[in-house]
Amino acid sequence: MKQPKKHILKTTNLSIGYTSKKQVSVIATDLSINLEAGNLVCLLGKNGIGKSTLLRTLTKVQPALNGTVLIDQKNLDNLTNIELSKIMSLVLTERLPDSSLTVFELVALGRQPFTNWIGYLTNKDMEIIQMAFKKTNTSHLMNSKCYELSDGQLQKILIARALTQDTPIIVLDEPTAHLDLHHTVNTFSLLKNLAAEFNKTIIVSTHEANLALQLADELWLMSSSKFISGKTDILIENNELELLFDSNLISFNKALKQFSISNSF
Ligand SMILES: Nc1ncnc2c1ncn2[C@@H]1O[C@H](COP(=O)(O)OP(=O)(O)OP(=O)(O)O)[C@@H](O)[C@H]1O
Repeated sequence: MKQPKKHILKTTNLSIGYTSKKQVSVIATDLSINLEAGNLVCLLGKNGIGKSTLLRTLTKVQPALNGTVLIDQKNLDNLTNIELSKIMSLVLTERLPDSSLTVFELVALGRQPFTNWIGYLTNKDMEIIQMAFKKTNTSHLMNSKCYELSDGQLQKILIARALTQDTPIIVLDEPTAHLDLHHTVNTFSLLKNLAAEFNKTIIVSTHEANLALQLADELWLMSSSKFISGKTDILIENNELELLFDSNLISFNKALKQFSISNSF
């Protein structure tokens, strides 16, 4: 009998935003997520809508304003950083602080949650590191200094580092922001493959809506009026994609499952 899939991420009454001494800025409320393991999820929404804020909240980089996040049935608030680093890896787009680390050293740092206090790499660690370089097609960069990398190369190296962390969940904030079309498609197909073949749960924020529609098992759609999460085909069927953009400018073609410039433009 087929086993029911496990829910790896669940939120209840989640509100996200920022608190300062003067005020609370609420970015989104009532975010309801119920995600099964082994899915590629794309988080879509306009600039400034709150995608990074949501990803930072789900990865405990910033606190939720309200509500709960369960990761693998454990409350995120109760997980220590070391416990969390064995469950989730995070790929951000910001440039790294200046350092003379080599690419190999940066990628090897992904093993940190598993190595002993002097960071000794076992044969198994080395195998995982080599595999991460191979999967991301970046072995030729291994001996370069990190500061020598282009933005696109750095992006791939940060994905390689997340792969060496070997976590069941990988969260990526706009991982293809600096990549050309070839490398964008290549990155998405790598992420799809990691979800399908290795049962990893991959959560990606992106502006590549048409690619997301073709590849994502699940979409999270953020707009100023609501947040919807669900299977890509069901959201398409229920005409939910239209909420993403102003229809005078960009319309959704249900038959093609793609966005295109509106005729009225
Ligand atoms: N540290 C902060 N303090 C207060 N408000 C912030 C902070 N960081 C971001 N914001 C605000 O939160 C809102 C959501 O920003 P966020 O970066 O999450 O959007 P986004 O959907 O990821 O945007 P983009 O697609 O442009 O990257 C924006 O209005 C932004 O100005």
